Amino acid sequence: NHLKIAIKEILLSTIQQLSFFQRFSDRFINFFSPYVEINFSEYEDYRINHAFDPIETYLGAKATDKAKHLRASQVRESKGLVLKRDETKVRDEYEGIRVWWETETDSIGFKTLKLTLHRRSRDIVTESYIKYVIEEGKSIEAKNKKMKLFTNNPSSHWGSSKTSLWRYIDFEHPANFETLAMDPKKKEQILNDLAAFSNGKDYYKKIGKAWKRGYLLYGPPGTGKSTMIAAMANLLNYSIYDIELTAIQNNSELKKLLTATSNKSIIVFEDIDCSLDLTGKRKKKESNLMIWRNDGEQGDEENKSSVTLSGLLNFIDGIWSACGQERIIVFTTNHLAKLDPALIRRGRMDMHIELSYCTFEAFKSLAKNYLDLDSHPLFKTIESLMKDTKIAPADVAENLMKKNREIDVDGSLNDLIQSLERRKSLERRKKVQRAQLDEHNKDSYKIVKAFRMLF
Ligand SMILES: Nc1ncnc2c1ncn2[C@@H]1O[C@H](COP(=O)(O)OP(=O)(O)OP(=O)(O)O)[C@@H](O)[C@H]1O
Ligand SMILES: [Mg+2]
Repeated sequence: NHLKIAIKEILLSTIQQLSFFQRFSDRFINFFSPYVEINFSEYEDYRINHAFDPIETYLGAKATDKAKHLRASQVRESKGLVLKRDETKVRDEYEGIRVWWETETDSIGFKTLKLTLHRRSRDIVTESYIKYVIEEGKSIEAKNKKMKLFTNNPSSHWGSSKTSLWRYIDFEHPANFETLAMDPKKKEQILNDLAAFSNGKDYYKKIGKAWKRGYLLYGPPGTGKSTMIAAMANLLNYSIYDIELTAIQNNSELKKLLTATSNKSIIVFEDIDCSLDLTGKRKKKESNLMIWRNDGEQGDEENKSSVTLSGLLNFIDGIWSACGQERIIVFTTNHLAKLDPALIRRGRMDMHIELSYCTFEAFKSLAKNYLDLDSHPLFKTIESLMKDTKIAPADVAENLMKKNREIDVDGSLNDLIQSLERRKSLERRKKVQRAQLDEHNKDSYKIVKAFRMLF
């Protein structure tokens, strides 16, 4: 037994000495080693390390052309395959320096990204390379991100988490600016504006303004307002937050909803003229410009189930600037004249975009999209009919839609011509009726005047 205990003690002390030597040799090597190591763990002190995901994305996308093991995924049905490197080691170069990345996974599955660099490149790595990697990773994430279409839940369903405020579906709308029929000059102007906005990070920072932009889309029904919002989202790869004002009880709920939206998004208030009926309420209560609920209910004084215009404006000008960046806000309306000037004054909405009835130019682009047609003898008739008839692009599109998936050019164009002629005769009849009514009113006025003079 004594011998056993003695052997155990000798073994223990040998192990201790060995580990001491190991530690000493590690330090010795580290001291003389020209390499430095920086670790990025997935979790740091039980909290998510926000640098981890973008770096992993960056490394994943890095050198896919050279890597031998690849992983493929398709994040959106409409998009192509995304290829990623599926190897644990990557070598990277940046401004003439060379670094090495290695992924390590611990026993419970948490990952750490180990960056090894030469001691002399330490400054450049810590000051600019890491920042560059994170930014690049974020922009790759944004490009591949699945777009979402959010709608607000009724406030009675809200829980304590931010996610309970909104429900969403994947956004897979095919709309794009190429197929959107409108004046080409106006379209180009909008595209330039959107491009300047999305690349304007430094500019907005320089001028000290929040990175946001407001668009007011107005025009009759079926002229492409909603389609344009979808096209904007597809162009910029932004998610859409479609705000249903009728489901919100008051300003603080609106504030809560809006602060829970994410960056790179379009916040949409559709048919703002229906949600906003300022005139009636304002007469009653000058100081508080109310937005009426869609159902026309004002609610009793205690239970104010309404959002005020000032609440909305505060958000656009004030709170908005403080919370979040890179957001587009869009209002749509069928009746520009009905909106309060405070809402649409310049500076609040950066761009007013009118979407109007179909012009012949717009028709030509629809004909190209729907029928693959550049010209046709019937175009002349259509052009002259369109000059004095109002028709929404949605109605033109309906006539040009392929019937039974067979392209019947003549049939479709004749359908459109008939529809235009019907509208033309209807408009003419209405004009005659209006003229008759005016004449009748004039006569009645004359009679009343004569009576007044008599008595
Ligand atoms: N300018 C356009 N170019 C191409 N297609 C259009 C255009 N305008 C309308 N359409 C077609 O008509 C349909 C309806 O258009 P959309 O919903 O965008 O109209 P809207 O202006 O939002 O109408 P509303 O005022 O009723 O909301 C769309 O699905 C689209 O296919
Ligand atoms: Mg619409």
